[in-house]
Amino acid sequence: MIEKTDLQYEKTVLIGIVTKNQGEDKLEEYLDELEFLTYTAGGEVLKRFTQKVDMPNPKTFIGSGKMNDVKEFVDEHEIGTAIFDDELSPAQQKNIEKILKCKVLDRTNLILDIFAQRAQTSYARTQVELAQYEYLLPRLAGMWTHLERQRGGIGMRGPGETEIETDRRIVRDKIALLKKKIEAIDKQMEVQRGNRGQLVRVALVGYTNVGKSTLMNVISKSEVFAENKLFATLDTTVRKVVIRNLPFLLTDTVGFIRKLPTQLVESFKGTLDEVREADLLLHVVDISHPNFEEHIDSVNQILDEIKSSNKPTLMVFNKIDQYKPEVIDEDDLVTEKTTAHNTLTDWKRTWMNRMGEDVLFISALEKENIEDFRKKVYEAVRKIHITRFPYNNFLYPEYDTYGEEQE
Ligand SMILES: Nc1nc2c(ncn2[C@@H]2O[C@H](COP(=O)(O)OP(=O)(O)OP(=O)(O)O)[C@@H](O)[C@H]2O)c(=O)[nH]1
Repeated sequence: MIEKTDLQYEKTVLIGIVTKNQGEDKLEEYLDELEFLTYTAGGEVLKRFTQKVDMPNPKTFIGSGKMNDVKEFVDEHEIGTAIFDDELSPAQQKNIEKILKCKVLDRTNLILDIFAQRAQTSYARTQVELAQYEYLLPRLAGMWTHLERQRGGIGMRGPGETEIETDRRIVRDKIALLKKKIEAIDKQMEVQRGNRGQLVRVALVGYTNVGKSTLMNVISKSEVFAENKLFATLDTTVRKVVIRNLPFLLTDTVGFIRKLPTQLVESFKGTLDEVREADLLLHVVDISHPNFEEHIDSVNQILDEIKSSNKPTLMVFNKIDQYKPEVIDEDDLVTEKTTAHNTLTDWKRTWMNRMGEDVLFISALEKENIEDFRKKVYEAVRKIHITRFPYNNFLYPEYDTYGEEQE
């Protein structure tokens, strides 16, 4: 296992850029998320640095003036880690490290680190390890390899290159080995999935921290780990759930995030198979988050990547207990530019226009509208069941609709 970046109690600064055509308030929101990621990894953010640029500096990502400001702060406050909100090239990372003389991480690095901390099972650990090595491979030449350190960092040519090549080969071999290990586990899991019989499969999907595990607990009355940190769930949990007399399988999956490192999507393919093979998706959204629409887009993008975007889907807007209507600017009121989505009813109308009845507004924590939720899930599962077994729907004869249960 690659050594984890230990951010515990480490003082950290965040650095983000915004290009001319992006809004600066968006950047603050992105950095809020990066700060939450840093907190999840165990770091404490002392300051954020932002810069508006035409394009990132190819050598140091941010301009030299801003870099000086960062350097000054890093020295003065003995900062251990500088975290960039975007992926840095191996050369940029090395150059910045030389200037700041502290650990320099990018967003991918940080997410990989959190995944490494959170992986519970040997399968999850293997998947993260693979992603870490794939991230490491193109960066080897830019890193302080053991030989380079021995030679005090002088010279990268001649024998140094050979050494790096050896390191590369070791990493490549390791990657091949991990891939084999994962393939073997994937095969086992495929068999297990096949053995689960013909029950309808439902998967909870959504951005990280939206409340998927909490909802899983509410609906299946099981105890799935839920925590106000990102990526509490890395391993897939599958539970058999029975609503009324209708059994189905419910899966809680790893949370998605904006710019999820491609290495992770790649190595978590097996885990994401649960989503790919699901008959119904419950796309959970945290409606109290200011960026929730963007989160929906990120999730849809990943669903697209894993060819799962055309499945029957219920949109479940969670955390309605925390939803705060947007404050309307009085000037906007005068010019009638008021936002069309100020209340939950507005949002409901918009989403029902887009998706018909497949939209729900709930609070998993406060158990608001949970009965509605169960009813919608019941009806959606029943519909799939009937389509799948057209001659066998006598299995659940007593329910034409959810409301007609007979005791
Ligand atoms: N206010 C409020 N908080 C909620 C609600 N549902 C979940 N939470 C909280 O949101 C946090 C994240 O919940 P989880 O269930 O772990 O979220 P998740 O989507 O499984 O998270 P990942 O594992 O990161 O993907 C926890 O602190 C929950 O208590 C809700 O309806 N209202």
